[in-house]
Amino acid sequence: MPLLKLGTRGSPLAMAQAEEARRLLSEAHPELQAEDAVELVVIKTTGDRVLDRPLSEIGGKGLFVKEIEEALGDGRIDAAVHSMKDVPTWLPEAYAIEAVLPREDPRDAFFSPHGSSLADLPRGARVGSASLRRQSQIRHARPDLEVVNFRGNVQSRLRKLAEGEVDATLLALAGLKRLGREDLLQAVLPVEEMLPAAGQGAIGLECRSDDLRTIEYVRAIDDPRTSVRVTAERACLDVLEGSCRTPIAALADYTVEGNLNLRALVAEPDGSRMHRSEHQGAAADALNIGRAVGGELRAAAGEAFFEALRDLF
Ligand SMILES: NCc1[nH]cc(CCC(=O)O)c1CC(=O)O
Repeated sequence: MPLLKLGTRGSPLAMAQAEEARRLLSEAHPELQAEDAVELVVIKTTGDRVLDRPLSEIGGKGLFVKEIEEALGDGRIDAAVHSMKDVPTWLPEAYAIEAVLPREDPRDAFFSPHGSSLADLPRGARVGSASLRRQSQIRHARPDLEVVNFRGNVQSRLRKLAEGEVDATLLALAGLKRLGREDLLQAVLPVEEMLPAAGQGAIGLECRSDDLRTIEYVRAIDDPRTSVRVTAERACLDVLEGSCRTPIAALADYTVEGNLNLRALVAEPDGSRMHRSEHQGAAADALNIGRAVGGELRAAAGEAFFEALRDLF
């Protein structure tokens, strides 16, 4: 009998993240060290099932989390392991993220036979990405590039690139590292060029709010430094009513003085206009820093921008 059942998607990346959660849990709790103490339960989500359409078309936020939350609700699992960037900012009251694991590098990696950044691409080159956040930043930096919707796992996206279907593509560096495929890494984009999604590179554990036994297990592996950064990023996203499927980017970092610095942007999907904001403050004010940056971006972009976003879903 397992002491703890962790729910996860079945993709290679999701499995690697769940294994990481299991490893940290067994390090933190002697009774979870036995081989069968923590069971991984694979759950298929809408995002895994529908592979032939852009994510933004299938609709709704939380494409990758709904079915997992249902399993949490009916007790098939005790905790769900998520990529924090796929977790909607609004969770049902019965559930909460109780731990965020130490963050992997949040930046995006760049792959192309033409060079190591967008600037190296020839005029009119084709860039494959399914993410509105990446698409809009690419279009803003290089209006001449053709951005094509491009889905699939790491291997299949790199294969399409090798076959010449596109001239370049972008992937989360964290995914590549967690899959143990850093050997494939070509170049990392500086955040000034490609700001990551809120929560990118962070893994979160979602529990039932009334399940104190699981919450106690899980809180022991929370990484407060990552938690604070992700709190600020998600507070910003929340004000902007955003998800990882909206053209919104947010990244919080610690300054050398130990302050929290949050950078974020919202972009028109066609890349025509982009608004940026940056605030700094004490780590204890993460939530307020996120709200301040989100509020500023909301005012700068204007309500029409958000109405257009709502129509996307
Ligand atoms: N949207 C899918 C998704 N969700 C999390 C990651 C990568 C891992 C992470 O950001 O933590 C990816 C793939 C990608 O964006 O390339």
